[in-house]
Amino acid sequence: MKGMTTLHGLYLPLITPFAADGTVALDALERLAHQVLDDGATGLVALGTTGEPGSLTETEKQAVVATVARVCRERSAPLIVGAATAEALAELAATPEAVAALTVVPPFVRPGEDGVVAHFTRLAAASPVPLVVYDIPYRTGQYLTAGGLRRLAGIPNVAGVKYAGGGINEDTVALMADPPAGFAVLGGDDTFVSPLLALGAHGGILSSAHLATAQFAELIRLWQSGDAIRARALGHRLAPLSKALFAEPNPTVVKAALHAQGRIPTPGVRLPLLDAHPDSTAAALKQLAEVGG
Ligand SMILES: O=C(O)C1=N[C@H](C(=O)O)C[C@H](O)C1
Repeated sequence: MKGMTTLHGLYLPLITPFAADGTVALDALERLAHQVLDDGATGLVALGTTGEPGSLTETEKQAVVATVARVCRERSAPLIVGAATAEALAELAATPEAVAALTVVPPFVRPGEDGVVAHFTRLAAASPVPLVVYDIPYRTGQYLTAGGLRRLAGIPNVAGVKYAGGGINEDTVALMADPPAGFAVLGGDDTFVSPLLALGAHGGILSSAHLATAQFAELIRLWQSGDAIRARALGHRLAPLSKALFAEPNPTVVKAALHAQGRIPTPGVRLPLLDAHPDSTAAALKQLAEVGG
């Protein structure tokens, strides 16, 4: 079991680019990984929601993790890997670059907070890497209160939360008023990341930051250095970009924008996602131009 480090900064949950023949474009993935690190990302996430893991074969997932791990090794950058089962977590023992796993709250069953705590207790006890709880109730159907998140923070080998609660509410404020020691709160709702950072979050896992990477990295740096005036202004400029990039299911518009920039070979996503409408892509590129990305 690896030691716990407090995660912080900007983590890029990488898309999985596809070539014209529909295969995974590993060369483009590698280039993209280097670019976002060049532009100020702290670390990378392989197989987040943004990477469309549910539409990849086991062999493709292994190739994606190996590619992103190689970049992390070359760049001495931390890697987080999406892994939701005991089997997927056990496989991370073979990936020394992985500092943590992004482990989603069990979706669909709605087990209640006691069930979620028991689930994470069992997974964390056997995992070779610390877990980041992926809290995203609008996808899982399971809401977590501040009290529930505190119980999860108290489990050995749980390192933090990717907080995507769908906004800022009284539970967010209660959690951030007294954040559990050694428990990283990473924003995962792109449009709300600036207010979450203002409340004291340690960073973000942000698909939007494929575009305007340097500006998102700067946003985190400004909030953490206490420069609220500049941070607030930058946050207000970046939120419309995130909104435009999430106008259709993530990562369809992100991929279309990256393709328009010539950074990936196709804008393609796999079913059940559908490629972004050209109007959504145009709107996102317009917002990107406004933030100078
Ligand atoms: O892949 C991720 O991790 C992210 N997923 C969220 C989602 O698709 O809902 C968005 C976030 O930017 C990163």
